[in-house]
Amino acid sequence: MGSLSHVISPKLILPHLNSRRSYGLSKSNSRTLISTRAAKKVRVFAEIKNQSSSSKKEINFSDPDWKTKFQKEFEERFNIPHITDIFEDDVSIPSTFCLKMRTPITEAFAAGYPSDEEWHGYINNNDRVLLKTIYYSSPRSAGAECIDPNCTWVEQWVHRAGPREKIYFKPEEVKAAIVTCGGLCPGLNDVIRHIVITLEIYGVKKIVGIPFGYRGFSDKELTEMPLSRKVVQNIHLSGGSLLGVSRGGPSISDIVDSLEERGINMLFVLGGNGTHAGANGIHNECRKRRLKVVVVGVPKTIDNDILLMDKTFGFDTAVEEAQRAINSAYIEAHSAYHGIGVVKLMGRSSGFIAMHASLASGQIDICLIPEVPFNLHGPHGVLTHLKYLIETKGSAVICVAEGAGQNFVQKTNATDASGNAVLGDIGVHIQQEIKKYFKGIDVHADVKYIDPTYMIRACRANASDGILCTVLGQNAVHGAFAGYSGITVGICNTHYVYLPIPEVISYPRLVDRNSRMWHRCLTSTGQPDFL
Ligand SMILES: Nc1ncnc2c1ncn2[C@@H]1O[C@H](COP(=O)(O)OP(=O)(O)O)[C@@H](O)[C@H]1O
Ligand SMILES: O=P(O)(O)OC[C@H]1O[C@](O)(COP(=O)(O)O)[C@@H](O)[C@@H]1O
Ligand SMILES: [Mg+2]
Repeated sequence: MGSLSHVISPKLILPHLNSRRSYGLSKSNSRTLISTRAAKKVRVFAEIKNQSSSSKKEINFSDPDWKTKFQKEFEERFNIPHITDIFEDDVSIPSTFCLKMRTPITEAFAAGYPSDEEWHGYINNNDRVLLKTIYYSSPRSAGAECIDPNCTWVEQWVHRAGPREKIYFKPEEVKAAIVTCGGLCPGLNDVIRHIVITLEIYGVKKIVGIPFGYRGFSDKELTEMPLSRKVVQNIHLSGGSLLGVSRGGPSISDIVDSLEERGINMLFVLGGNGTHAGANGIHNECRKRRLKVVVVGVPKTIDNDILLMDKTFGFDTAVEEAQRAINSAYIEAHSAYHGIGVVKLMGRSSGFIAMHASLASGQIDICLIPEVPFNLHGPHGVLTHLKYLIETKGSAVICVAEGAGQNFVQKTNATDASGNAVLGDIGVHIQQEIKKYFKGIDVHADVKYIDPTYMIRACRANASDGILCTVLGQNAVHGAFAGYSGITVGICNTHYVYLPIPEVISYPRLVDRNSRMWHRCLTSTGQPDFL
């Protein structure tokens, strides 16, 4: 389980709202941190932008009510949109999903589930999960995330995920669609499978898959795929996505036109930050057009860079698989005379995979991630340390995240179809620099480079990811039936929650270079600071 403690956390910051590196998606959702300098003043202000308005609000910590006001603001920000916000008169019906049965309860309990039973297993709409669980007694405590200079305890509650007693869709009137966008990630099929199975348990008959991401909404040659338990029964046994994935695609308006044409009123969107920005746009457009459509996301990022969540599905599997590549690099390096292995792992903005895989394998001598700058050349550079390792150990293995050291590789300004910057290949660059360096000092070096990216992404999910996918998929369906839209499902402090999409995608979650987890990684590799 990923811990929140190694997520970047300057001393005084609105919890989790670190505006270090924006995805550049939605400026209105950026948050501003409180500077340490300002924190020393008696009167400290924090800027908070309300996601629904761009007006800034200030916290005046000398105001005795600041905490209550902060919590109120927080509650508003983390409020999850509901169809009754638009359709005020929409009435709910008793849920057709019942924890005591494995079939829809329409026939057995025509009038709904008997409410005189003490136990029913439903989630109350007012149930909440605590987002932050540590009380930091000082801003100097390791990993402290403080709101005010005294690091006052402020409870921050988010909505608990799960089945509700009342639902806002009659299953026979639902046409549900699932779409998977962005790059591949282990577990996509597991999530699809469980969305379909849960929809059927609610009694939904019309379930379709949109082929090849958002593109499937506009490309007339691509037809929607009917889905049922029978179709999805064994799809989790292989990696990839049954539906296919893509980057780029139609505009939000075209997607919503297509939803209208197809009569889709429940959309499940599996993807990363880009996909979620799209999902939020679709949700807003549906509201604007007054369509009774719910849009629910399930975060898919192998890089594990979505805010607020313990981890995202596929990450565990990726770390496990990455170790195979590391182990191969280690064996090659160890068996060669002056062998040096270089393994490049995924991580555009965040080095979680590289850090965790290095730590787990125990075979890495140098781990390089985007969050931590380094020099290649010079007395404190990576190459000088490599020379030392060759002299003392005879071999060495480097693990580098794809987004690390981008200052060393040529910038192209190129973007992929989704608008993501195309990164320079730091793995190849390091390999070439190592060869040049050792040739220059006339020392033999046998360099082997491994890039296992697509081998890792194509894997099927391991057991723990498989279970995570199951729970996320189920909860996505519960959220949709409960009438929530513009939300995503995540795991926070081991509990499943619904979060408003803008709160999780305003910038990528990063490794905190001051965290104990990064320190553990450094103590495992034994590497110095390369600066
Ligand atoms: N800001 C955005 N608004 C709307 N749609 C977006 C946005 N960014 C990306 N998308 C769409 O989301 C899909 C997936 O985005 P991409 O960045 O490739 O993957 P990921 O969702 O994994 O980040 C693409 O079809 C892309 O066009
Ligand atoms: O070659 P592709 O398909 O564009 O994917 C490469 C990218 O896919 C990823 O593995 C995951 O990216 P997404 O989260 O955007 O799907 C990145 O780490 C990597 O940069
Ligand atoms: Mg992305």
